[in-house]
Amino acid sequence: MTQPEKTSPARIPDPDIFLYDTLQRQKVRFEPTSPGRVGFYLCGPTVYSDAHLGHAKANVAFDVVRRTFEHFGYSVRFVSNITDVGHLQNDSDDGEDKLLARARLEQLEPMEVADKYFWSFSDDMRALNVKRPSINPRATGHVPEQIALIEELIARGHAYESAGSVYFDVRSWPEYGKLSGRRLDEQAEGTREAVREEKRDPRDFALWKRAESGHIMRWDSPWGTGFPGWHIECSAMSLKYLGEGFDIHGGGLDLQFPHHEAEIAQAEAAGHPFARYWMHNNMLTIGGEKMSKSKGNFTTIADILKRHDPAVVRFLLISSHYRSVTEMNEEAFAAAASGYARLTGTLQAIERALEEAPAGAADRQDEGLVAKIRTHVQAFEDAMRDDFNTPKAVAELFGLSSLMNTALNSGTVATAALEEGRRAFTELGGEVLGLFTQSETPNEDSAMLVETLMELVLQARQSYRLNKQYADADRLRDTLSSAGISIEDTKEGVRWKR
Ligand SMILES: Nc1ncnc2c1ncn2[C@@H]1O[C@H](COP(=O)(O)OP(=O)(O)OP(=O)(O)O)[C@@H](O)[C@H]1O
Ligand SMILES: [Zn+2]
Repeated sequence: MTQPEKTSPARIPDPDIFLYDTLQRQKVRFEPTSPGRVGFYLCGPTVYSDAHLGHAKANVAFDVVRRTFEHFGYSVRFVSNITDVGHLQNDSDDGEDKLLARARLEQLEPMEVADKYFWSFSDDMRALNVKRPSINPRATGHVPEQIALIEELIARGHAYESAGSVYFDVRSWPEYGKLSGRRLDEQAEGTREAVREEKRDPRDFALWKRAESGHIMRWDSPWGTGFPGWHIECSAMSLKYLGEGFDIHGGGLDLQFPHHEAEIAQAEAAGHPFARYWMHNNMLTIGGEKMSKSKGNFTTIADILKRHDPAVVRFLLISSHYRSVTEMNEEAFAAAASGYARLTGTLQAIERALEEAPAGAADRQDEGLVAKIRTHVQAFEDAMRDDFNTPKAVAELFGLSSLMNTALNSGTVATAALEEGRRAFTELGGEVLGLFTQSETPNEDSAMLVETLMELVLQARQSYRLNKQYADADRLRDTLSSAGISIEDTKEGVRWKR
């Protein structure tokens, strides 16, 4: 077992980060296992269909957590798994493997299904500006580690074999239930009778399942041919890559029971201290109900991105707190689009003012404005160190936006103040919240496309003018101007700028 990498942190990590720990049921001060480093594990997707907006909420939420730690000087090892085996329909110990069912439907190899949806998930995350995990381990790539952990559990008397499957013995581990607070009588899963007969207690959960004939994904094990249960992969892979007693485990509230409860029991009953803090994101809902693949009430990220700027989607997701429900509807998108446009509008105005700064602006000082900007920066950072309070942090960005707009509207602003304002936007809104990048830095392809289109538009304007269609030429110019593009007739020809 290894510890997070030994590179030096960029700056002395900020000691005062508070997070809500589900295990302690309160906000607590974060104390890293190893100074300056954070080991973070996030339960990732089961790759059997396209990711939906609920997945986007979870992944963006923890991406912001990661970015916040990095902003405060921590070096983060972020591990997020890919479930490509063992997740059975209904999340219980029977039913078909979700991936196998999909493979049959699409007439693909199970690994083709896993790869197809893994890559589409990666594309979605990239579009939403979610940083890549440091490690993205797959369950099928870690079967020996899972078998080894199951053997440890059997050796310690916390698991037993039954008809070629292995179950965790819940009665042998009184701490089972400590995370979710579920009482024993609430823990029984709705398992089919045939599976119940194999178990000593209906609450016992599968660590290893025997493969029936025709089950394609199968591995040899000390208990015969089979495949791992869904929960064991996360215990095995988080311990492997983050070490015992690693810092933070994250995931959706819906995973608290049984998945996370099982993860803790599997690790700790085998003698390995597990995550020290637990963070859970609340659900993205639609009409008040959790958006979910199995319920079929989902909108895929890819579909949403056909209609909305990815930065607006991200902005919408972080405008509510990660522990609050986010209700998704068209009004919410419209509000996010206009809020986001307000922020980018200010950032663009700052950029323009810096480009067009009149002589003398660089020598001017405006300590009053710089101090006010710093007050917003401080308040933003305080909000983020207080359990990653993104709505409050976003409110500080709006405050900053009003402050800068007022300054810009009332005359020339000192270059130093503009730079301070720009830095606040790009470091806080950009690096911490992950905004601005898509719309502010168009990629090479889109820059070339704009060039080509502008050339065409200017040629059209030129031919209007040659044909004395001045009203049409002016209309073109006005339309461009309302899109933020100005054109200028110079001796060398027509010039345009944004
Ligand atoms: N609506 C949602 N809001 C927030 N997080 C979600 C939502 N749906 C899924 N997640 C989170 O995404 C991660 C992966 O979830 P999973 O692949 O089980 O998706 P799902 O849609 O719930 O699938 P299924 O319906 O098949 O259980 C989990 O951490 C889960 O909590
Ligand atoms: Zn997990």
